[in-house]
Amino acid sequence: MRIGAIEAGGTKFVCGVGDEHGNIVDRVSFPTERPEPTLERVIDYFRDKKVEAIGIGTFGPIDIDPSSPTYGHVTTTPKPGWSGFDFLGTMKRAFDVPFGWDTDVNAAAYGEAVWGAAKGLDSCVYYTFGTGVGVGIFAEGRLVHGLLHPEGGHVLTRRHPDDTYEGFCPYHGDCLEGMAAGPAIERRWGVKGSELPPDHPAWPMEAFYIGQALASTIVLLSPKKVILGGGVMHQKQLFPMIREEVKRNLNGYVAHDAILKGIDDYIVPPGLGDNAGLCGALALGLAALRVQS
Ligand SMILES: Nc1ncnc2c1ncn2[C@@H]1O[C@H](COP(=O)(O)OP(=O)(O)OP(=O)(O)O)[C@@H](O)[C@H]1O
Ligand SMILES: [Zn+2]
Repeated sequence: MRIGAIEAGGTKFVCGVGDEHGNIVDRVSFPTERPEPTLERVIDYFRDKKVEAIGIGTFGPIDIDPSSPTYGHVTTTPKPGWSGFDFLGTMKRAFDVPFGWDTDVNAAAYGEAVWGAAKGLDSCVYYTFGTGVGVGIFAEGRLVHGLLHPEGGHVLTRRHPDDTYEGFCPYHGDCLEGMAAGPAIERRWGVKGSELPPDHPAWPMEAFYIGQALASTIVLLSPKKVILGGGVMHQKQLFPMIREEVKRNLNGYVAHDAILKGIDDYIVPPGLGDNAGLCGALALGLAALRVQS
């Protein structure tokens, strides 16, 4: 079986072909430009690939309501040319196959539930801490949508008592994204996160923000696994700090062994590693094919 997968990011696009077991057999990647030239490269890539379906996990916000006249469009992004662009429609006009369509983080959550760290579970939450903060939610065996789609990067946070940084979110200032995405670290400390040593005070402060967001997510959604990905999470020393912050915030209230005894196996990096996004898109494509047939 050959399924197409598109991981559409704000900085780069990754396209690939995979099978029903989650194996990626071919992939390309190129920078995200304006929508028309970018999609031209995507369409060129898939032209001779003979895929039976295509899954798209994309940056957003996007319209995922099938009854909406703008279903399949990118909605309000500041990225030049993309606001209002009919992403899914452009792809459908080029390929007569079933399409899966969801946010990049919902796709990653789904991929992790099918093949990764949450394999076999009927719920998980996937966070990415990168240029922004995104949250994908898989609950009771399906991806969560709603009015639009979850935007858990913008939950409000309690400030760290020693933090004077104002936050960079243009809408909320010091929401989670404003305080904990990669650019917040860089602006707060004056250097990129990748250049800060593992014992720098940036990391306990980062864990403070991530830990409180996760504690809120755990009481709200009760996910069976919490998966943390994105560039910032390449700092592996964050994981134990975040787990401690979660325990401190919950303070014994969620009395489940997953948290009390097994938190190292509960808050984890993506099982699919840096393939989480592309495998997620692959899983969406596969699901679209199954719905149709
Ligand atoms: N090793 C690292 N340590 C700390 N921060 C890092 C590291 N690698 C990347 N980052 C930060 O992560 C951000 C980039 O995130 P990522 O690599 O996930 O790419 P992205 O796809 O552009 O992000 P997004 O998913 O939000 O669109 C930058 O702000 C960068 O400084
Ligand atoms: Zn915000």
